[in-house]
Amino acid sequence: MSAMKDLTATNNLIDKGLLQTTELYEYLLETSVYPREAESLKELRALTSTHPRAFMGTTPDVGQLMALILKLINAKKTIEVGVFTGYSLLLTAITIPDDGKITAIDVNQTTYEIGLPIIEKTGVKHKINFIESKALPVLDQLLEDPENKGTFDFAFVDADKDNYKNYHERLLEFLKPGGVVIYDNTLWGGSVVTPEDLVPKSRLAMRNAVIEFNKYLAADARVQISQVPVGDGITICWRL
Ligand SMILES: C[S@@+](CC[C@H](N)C(=O)[O-])C[C@H]1O[C@@H](n2cnc3c(N)ncnc32)[C@H](O)[C@@H]1O
Ligand SMILES: O=c1cc(-c2ccc(O)cc2)oc2c(O)c(O)ccc12
Repeated sequence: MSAMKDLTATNNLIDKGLLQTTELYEYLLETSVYPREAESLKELRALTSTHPRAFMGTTPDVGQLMALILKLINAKKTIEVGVFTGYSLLLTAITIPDDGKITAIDVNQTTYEIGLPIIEKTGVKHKINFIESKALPVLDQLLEDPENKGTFDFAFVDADKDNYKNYHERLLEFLKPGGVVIYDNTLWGGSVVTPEDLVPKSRLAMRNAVIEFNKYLAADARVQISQVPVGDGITICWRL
């Protein structure tokens, strides 16, 4: 992608950054992230940029940290909840080994199909099992199979924030000790510190759910955690 196109992409991302200045976020992206971002991921970002809900796509700085963690733990068997057009899914698929597997769940197959041609062209489709459904019943069904219990290396959750606690309880059963689950949007646009009366009504329920979830994770002795102010805030949990 040309430098000009990268700048356009940056403009689409600046609302999501929690850094103090747009310039600093642009510096970080242009210095450390874009130069190392795979062409297929750039292409998927460009394709997604005209979608009315492009703001929901995982940002490349979050993706870069995810890829680092996937490599550090040698992740092979993973779960993703919340696929949208597939940025985090493609990133996971190109990062894990050729015989790795991703169970990817989203209520909306149409958005997954936007990115699917790029996933296919990149040659990583064989690693993906996409399931169109609400995530909770699928997770419960998968947990009925003893082969799924304690056998996953990694999970990424980027869906309905009011279910994060429910996802966490299930995902801890999927993860091996030493496995990692990452939750996206745990600073929810900074609104976790906005006084309740100033939060738009449409965002209040999710904001309150994120606040509750953050308290719940902080008290969960089953995981070691770090909340990182990258993108919209992520919380990395290492299963003890
Ligand atoms: C923020 S987007 C995911 C972004 C994605 N990780 C990426 O890299 O672009 C959230 C996704 O969660 C999905 N979603 C919302 N509620 C869900 C649920 N209950 N179960 C599964 N998926 C859900 C939406 O359809 C949407 O595609
Ligand atoms: O603005 C959003 C909204 C969501 C969202 C809302 C409701 C759902 O059931 C799922 C997702 O997710 C977002 C997101 O993950 C993001 O990174 C930015 C904005 C939003």
